[in-house]
Amino acid sequence: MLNRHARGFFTALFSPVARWLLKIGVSPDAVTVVGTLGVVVGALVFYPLGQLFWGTLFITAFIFSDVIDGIMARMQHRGGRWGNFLDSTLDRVADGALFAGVAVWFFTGGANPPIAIAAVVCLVLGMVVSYARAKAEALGFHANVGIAERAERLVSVLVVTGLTGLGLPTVVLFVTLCLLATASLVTVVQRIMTVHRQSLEEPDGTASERAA
Ligand SMILES: CCCCCCCC/C=C\CCCCCCCC(=O)OC[C@H](COP(=O)(O)OP(=O)(O)OC[C@H]1O[C@@H](n2ccc(N)nc2=O)[C@H](O)[C@@H]1O)OC(=O)CCCCCCC/C=C\CCCCCCCC
Ligand SMILES: O=P([O-])([O-])O[C@@H]1[C@@H](O)[C@H](O)[C@@H](O)[C@H](O)[C@@H]1O
Ligand SMILES: [Mg+2]
Ligand SMILES: [Mg+2]
Repeated sequence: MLNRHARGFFTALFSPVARWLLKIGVSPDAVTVVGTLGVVVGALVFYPLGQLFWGTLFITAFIFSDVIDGIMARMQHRGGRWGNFLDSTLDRVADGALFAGVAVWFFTGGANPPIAIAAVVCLVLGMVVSYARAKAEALGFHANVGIAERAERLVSVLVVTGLTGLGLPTVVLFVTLCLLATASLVTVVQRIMTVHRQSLEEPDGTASERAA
């Protein structure tokens, strides 16, 4: 949902940066890779050290690369299958690192296994949400539906984790992660149902012909 409603705003916000990066010879792929590395460092270095606030700021500085790389590609009138693949694949790396970093801290120094377990559940369900869409699209269906797409998952965990680093009671993060896990599960069901509905509308054979 955020993706659709906020895309215009963030495109306008980051287009000058995208244009400048292209001007100095940076490629969209480089932005995708460096942005992912930045998120991974923030999540797997700062968070396990208990630096939830500074880690969130560090991650946030890099996570918007996922917006910028596409803007750059469109400015170059690119946007091919390779970029699509790289962007989506590295999104999973960033998402996995983010929730893993939260889990590591709360399994260790943060001494709060319920939060750590909730973070792992969110990690797994988030991957299933994205895989369902990828598999659907590979079979000629669409499945970019659901109440917990990537932007929603990222905003919710980053804002609350960041605020937890500023002293917000940890129970808020636990409740947030439980709600996010529930929303992610609902999104998986939504995507399964939307693909099932399409499969009933398009008898087997047509979708596989398109996917072939
Ligand atoms: C005070 C306490 C600390 C709190 C600090 C602040 C916390 C953090 C707050 C917010 C940060 C979270 C932001 C989440 C970012 C979301 C990233 C995301 O999901 O982006 C989604 C899209 C981009 O999607 P995608 O990658 O699919 O599209 P692209 O445009 O990249 O196109 C892909 C195609 O491009 C081609 N291509 C790509 C790459 C490549 N290398 N080559 C290519 O060719 C190819 O064809 C690809 O197919 O982004 C959007 O859609 C924009 C919407 C993003 C939504 C952001 C939501 C943030 C909103 C509010 C934040 C609230 C903060 C409040 C803080 C208050 C704290 C109390
Ligand atoms: O919202 P979601 O389906 O979990 O995840 C999305 C992927 O399905 C999509 O392939 C990618 O381009 C988006 O950037 C986002 O990562
Ligand atoms: Mg992107
Ligand atoms: Mg992406």
